[in-house]
Amino acid sequence: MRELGPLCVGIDPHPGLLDAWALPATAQGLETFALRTVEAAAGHAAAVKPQVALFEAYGSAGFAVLERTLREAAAAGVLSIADAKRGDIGSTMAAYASAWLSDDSPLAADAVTLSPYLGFESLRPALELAARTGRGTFVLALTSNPEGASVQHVGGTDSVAGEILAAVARENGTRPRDAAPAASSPDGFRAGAGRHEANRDQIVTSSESAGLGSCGAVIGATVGEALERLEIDLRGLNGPILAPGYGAQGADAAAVARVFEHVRPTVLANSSRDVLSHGPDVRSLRDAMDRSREELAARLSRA
Ligand SMILES: O=C(O)c1cc(=O)[nH]c(=O)n1[C@@H]1O[C@H](COP(=O)(O)O)[C@@H](O)[C@H]1O
Repeated sequence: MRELGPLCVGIDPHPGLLDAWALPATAQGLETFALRTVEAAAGHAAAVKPQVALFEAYGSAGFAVLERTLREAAAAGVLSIADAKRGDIGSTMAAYASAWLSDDSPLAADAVTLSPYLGFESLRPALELAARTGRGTFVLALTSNPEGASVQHVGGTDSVAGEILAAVARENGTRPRDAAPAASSPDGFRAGAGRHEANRDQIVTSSESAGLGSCGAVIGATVGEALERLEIDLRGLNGPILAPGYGAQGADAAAVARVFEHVRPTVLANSSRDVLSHGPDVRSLRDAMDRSREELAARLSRA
């Protein structure tokens, strides 16, 4: 993000987009689409985010294309975020973690999106493996879809989403001002943690000067005033924020800057359909990425 700015390009090979690119809705069409997007993104976006379901829809052939896409992104020096939105009970979560975050997996990505709605601690195997292999996680907190509110906003100023974000902050070494000193291991953190261990008004960051932690949060750029209404203060998060909703879902760069007013430099905005609609020409794709990236950078570079 420091080198290439705040844009993540989603690789979302919707059948309609394949058609617009004059590609068949086959594994071959999928491969051309994904690799061309990686080629365009290299040096023009901080990360690409392949949407796993749109590959999975082609079965094993789709997964083979996804494996190749992740390999090519790594070879081109583009960070990859596998948008798999995984979350499961602990024992099987370990297998998901291994698929997306272990060094020897053919599907290894630099980071993976996770759903904490089976309980944040159910994600522990993935958080631990990411830490061991130097990768990252992005935990869904306030999603960009309107239906998310019916679960995530529950509790009001003591909301479910606020609890998830407090847990993410703890992963990144942020602790409440009046809690016992944080142990260095995540387990130690948990042991001292009451349900409301991270009073969101009072979190302090123990490693601000050391850069962002590896546990990110997903917060849609379309959440509007929700952060304010739920009294969620993102300043103690100390991790990157993946913000989908920019572009096709209606949020422009000004809206992204408004929603993330106090943490703008930590935001990585995702655009999928909006950028991809400029394909199949690589140069047009790149121009669209550059425009989005510059527009976002102008609004997000300062807190
Ligand atoms: O985790 C995600 O990436 C995600 C979370 C969320 O809250 N909202 C959201 O739109 N996304 C993903 O971000 C992408 C948005 O695509 P566009 O609306 O085409 O830019 C899709 O791949 C979604 O699955």
